Amino acid sequence: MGRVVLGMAVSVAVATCAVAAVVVGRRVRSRRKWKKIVGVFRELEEACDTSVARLKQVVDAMAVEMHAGLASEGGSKLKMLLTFVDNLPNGREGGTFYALDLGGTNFRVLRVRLGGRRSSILEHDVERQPIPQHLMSSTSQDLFDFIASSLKEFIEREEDSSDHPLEKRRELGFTFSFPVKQTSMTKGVLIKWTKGFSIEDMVGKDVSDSLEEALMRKGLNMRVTALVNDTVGTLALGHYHDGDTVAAMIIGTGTNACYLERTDAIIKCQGLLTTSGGMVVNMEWGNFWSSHLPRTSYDIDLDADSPNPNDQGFEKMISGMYLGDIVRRVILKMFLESDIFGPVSSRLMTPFILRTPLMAAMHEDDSPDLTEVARILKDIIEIPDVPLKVRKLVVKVCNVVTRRAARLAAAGIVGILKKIGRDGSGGITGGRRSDMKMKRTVVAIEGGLYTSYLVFKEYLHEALTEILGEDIAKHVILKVTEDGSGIGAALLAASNSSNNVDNIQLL
Ligand SMILES: Nc1ncnc2c1ncn2[C@@H]1O[C@H](COP(=O)(O)OP(=O)(O)O)[C@@H](O)[C@H]1O
Ligand SMILES: O=P(O)(O)OC[C@H]1O[C@@H](O)[C@H](O)[C@@H](O)[C@@H]1O
Repeated sequence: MGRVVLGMAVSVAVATCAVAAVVVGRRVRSRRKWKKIVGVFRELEEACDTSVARLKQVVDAMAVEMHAGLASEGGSKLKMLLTFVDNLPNGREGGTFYALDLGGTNFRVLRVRLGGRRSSILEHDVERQPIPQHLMSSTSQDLFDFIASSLKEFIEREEDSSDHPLEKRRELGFTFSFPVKQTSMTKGVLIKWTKGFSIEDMVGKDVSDSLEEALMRKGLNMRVTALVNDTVGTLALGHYHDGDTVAAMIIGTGTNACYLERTDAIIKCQGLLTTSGGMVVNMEWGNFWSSHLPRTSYDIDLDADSPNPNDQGFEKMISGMYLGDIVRRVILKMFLESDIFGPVSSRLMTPFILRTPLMAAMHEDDSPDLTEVARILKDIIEIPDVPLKVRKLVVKVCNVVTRRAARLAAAGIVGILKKIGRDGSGGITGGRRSDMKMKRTVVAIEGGLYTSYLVFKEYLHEALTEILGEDIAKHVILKVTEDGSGIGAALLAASNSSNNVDNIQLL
């Protein structure tokens, strides 16, 4: 009997040791996997460093590249495009104008009624709709027929409500949020597509002609009296309401900026004369590049997978089309490195499946158990049951990617201010602290990333103050203009159409 009991005791002991070994082994493996995931995060954090010192290098690089882009064609990755907008709306514009606003995600049709007195936009109706994805890679005719049809329907609804006497010849402002080499205020050819567009037959074609041909096909007798980039429309509206507005930045699906430049600084266009002595320059800053930019392996891979590789390097680090995908790539690496969650889902391998608004929702999840993070990981990238401590790490990844983006955008803005001597220093040539009284400086801002992602906005403002210092930063005001790019285009159509003689001086 004793032997049996002993045998059982030994068996139990052996089994217990075996179980313990398995448990300990699992714990060791789990701890090792956790360490790997944390290692991926730490590496990301380090690679995304945006210290004030580094941001100031980016500021200087932006200002230098602006100079280079103005000095000669192709002198910089910054195209520094002429807009032929040399007089901004002065508030005396009157009448009803239409505008079309083609962005990277959304398309807007607007009707704006102007009262002819300063800052009196009597009314504006806007219809906004997402651009059908398939059109982004279809033909130019398909795209412009879609735009013309939308405008025709919008106008026909207006006729039904017929409280607006129909203009005999309707004039149109066209906001086109892509790089265009303009030959006048109303004409310009597409240089290249950016963001998610890739309609090959459109490159090199005149954008206004393409639109007017589509309008004719729809029986609409309308003329484009202003072809503008969305940053220029935003600047026009910003300046219409606040004369201290010197620049505009868009941070939506893509990103870009424009500003008021002196014609004598636009060296590549010798002899450029304007009534105001200045002209708005569309920087196309999404294409900015500098070795000081904190680029990671995720940025390199994203660029390789994008429709426009080796292009728009700055945009791909800071704008709405891309932030969510950077985070997805980091999560993917964590899973591959640790296989802690079993087989990787095919969705986690799919570019752009994690849209930035969803990434923002994870980042801003303030529930104690991060239930929104769990839901998005499960529903969007098909990874169920992610442990809470990993969900917390995912939120930290969102934070690092968003903080880098916002701080780089702030550095870009200060780069513009430095170029025009509004950053409190002596400008690019002076290089010494100027004792001049810092002028009130307004930058108009638009775009879903800034207006809908509070954390991004807060990080951007924080970085502006860190770079400029409190004393200077308090003179720099960022103002959001709702539907600015579209209304601004209508304003510019009005100012160009009425040929106002007494336009406001630019500088
Ligand atoms: N809540 C949000 N959080 C973060 N990003 C957002 C949010 N809403 C929109 N966005 C970003 O803004 C972009 C849309 O910007 P918007 O300026 O409205 O349109 P468009 O780029 O077509 O001009 C989206 O592509 C998305 O990346
Ligand atoms: O308004 P969106 O779609 O975010 O566009 C912002 C910028 O996106 C860039 O990709 C374009 O080259 C710019 O011209 C544009 O201004």
